[in-house]
Amino acid sequence: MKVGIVGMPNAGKSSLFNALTRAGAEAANYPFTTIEPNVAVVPVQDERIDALAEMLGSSEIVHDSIDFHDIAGLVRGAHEGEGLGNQFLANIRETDAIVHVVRAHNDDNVIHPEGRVDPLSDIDTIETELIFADLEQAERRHGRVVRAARGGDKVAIAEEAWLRALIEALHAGRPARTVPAPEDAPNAIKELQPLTAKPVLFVANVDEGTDEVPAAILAHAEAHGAKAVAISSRIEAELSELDDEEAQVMRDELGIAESGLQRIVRGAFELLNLNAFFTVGSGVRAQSWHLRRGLTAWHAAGEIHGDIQKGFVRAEVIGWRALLDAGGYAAAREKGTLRVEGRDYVMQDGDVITVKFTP
Ligand SMILES: Nc1ncnc2c1ncn2[C@@H]1O[C@H](COP(=O)(O)OP(=O)(O)OP(=O)(O)O)[C@@H](O)[C@H]1O
Ligand SMILES: [Mg+2]
Repeated sequence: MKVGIVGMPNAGKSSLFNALTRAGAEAANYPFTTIEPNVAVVPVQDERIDALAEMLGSSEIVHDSIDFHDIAGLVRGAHEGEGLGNQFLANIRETDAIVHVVRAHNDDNVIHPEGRVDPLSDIDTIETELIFADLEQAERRHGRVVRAARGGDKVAIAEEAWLRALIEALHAGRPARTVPAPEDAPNAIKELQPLTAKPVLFVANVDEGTDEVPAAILAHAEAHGAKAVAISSRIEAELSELDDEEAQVMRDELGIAESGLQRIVRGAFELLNLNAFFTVGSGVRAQSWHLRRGLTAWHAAGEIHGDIQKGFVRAEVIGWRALLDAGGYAAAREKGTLRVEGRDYVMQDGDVITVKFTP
């Protein structure tokens, strides 16, 4: 899963990113260690997979992860070439969701690009720039598609009509998510990847010692079908430099219940309607995965490996708690809690799956 971080200059994006990067660096067993400088791979902590792996004696644990992409801050007028941010927006077109960092702290030592702390105005600035960025892309694409549409190509005609509606909406200041996808041009959204169609997680960068989202930001998020969490980017960056025990002591002193980073990870999961599932066994790798709610055992197989999905025969499924209670697969099979399911079984959060397939 990929997430792009946006926000005003000095909003606290890089502090957050640095904290995320260190969280990722600590996961030494993560298989993809070639990380670009502006991409942080953050493991999704999950006590359920840890408990199962310990009980079964797995050889290693590979946690599911989220890639966070940091880009330069956006200023008002970025689409007209102000600042640096606009050119970097292309880097986050292929993400699944956007994390929008909003300055909500009142530390006078940190300069605000517009000279005052006003979260809603900042949000508006960024949302406007994202809309302009989409508009530019949509117009460019429209210029290309319109010729094919004139030639009578059915898919192009559908895409052209959609692009026209989209351009009109963006001109009126409405995000791309308000324009329904064209049924007859199934790849149109994938071609364009509009930023304002992506789900948004607002991260209120608050003063130290609080973890409540300011009411105005929360209300804005709720009104737009988005989610919001509060963290102090600076504290998270500082905490990430300590070892676990020291960090816990400092968290207790500050009254912060949970790692802000995990709050963001969980927020992203909820935002994208994701469930976790696990593959785990004795002497082999235990791994956690994610899947959109409502998807099936067949989709889960595809996450694990394309060949496993292709050769799907059946799945053995059990809830993580039932497997833990049984003490192992054999006992669970005897108790009847380990079930055989077909490809259309809808995966539940916390399911443990073993896919039987023909190679
Ligand atoms: N919650 C906070 N309270 C006080 N200071 C903070 C807080 N969060 C971040 N800062 C400080 O704000 C400054 C800017 O933070 P940071 O570099 O993370 O912003 P940025 O969004 O990456 O900016 P840019 O867009 O310019 O890259 C840093 O000095 C950082 O320590
Ligand atoms: Mg930065």
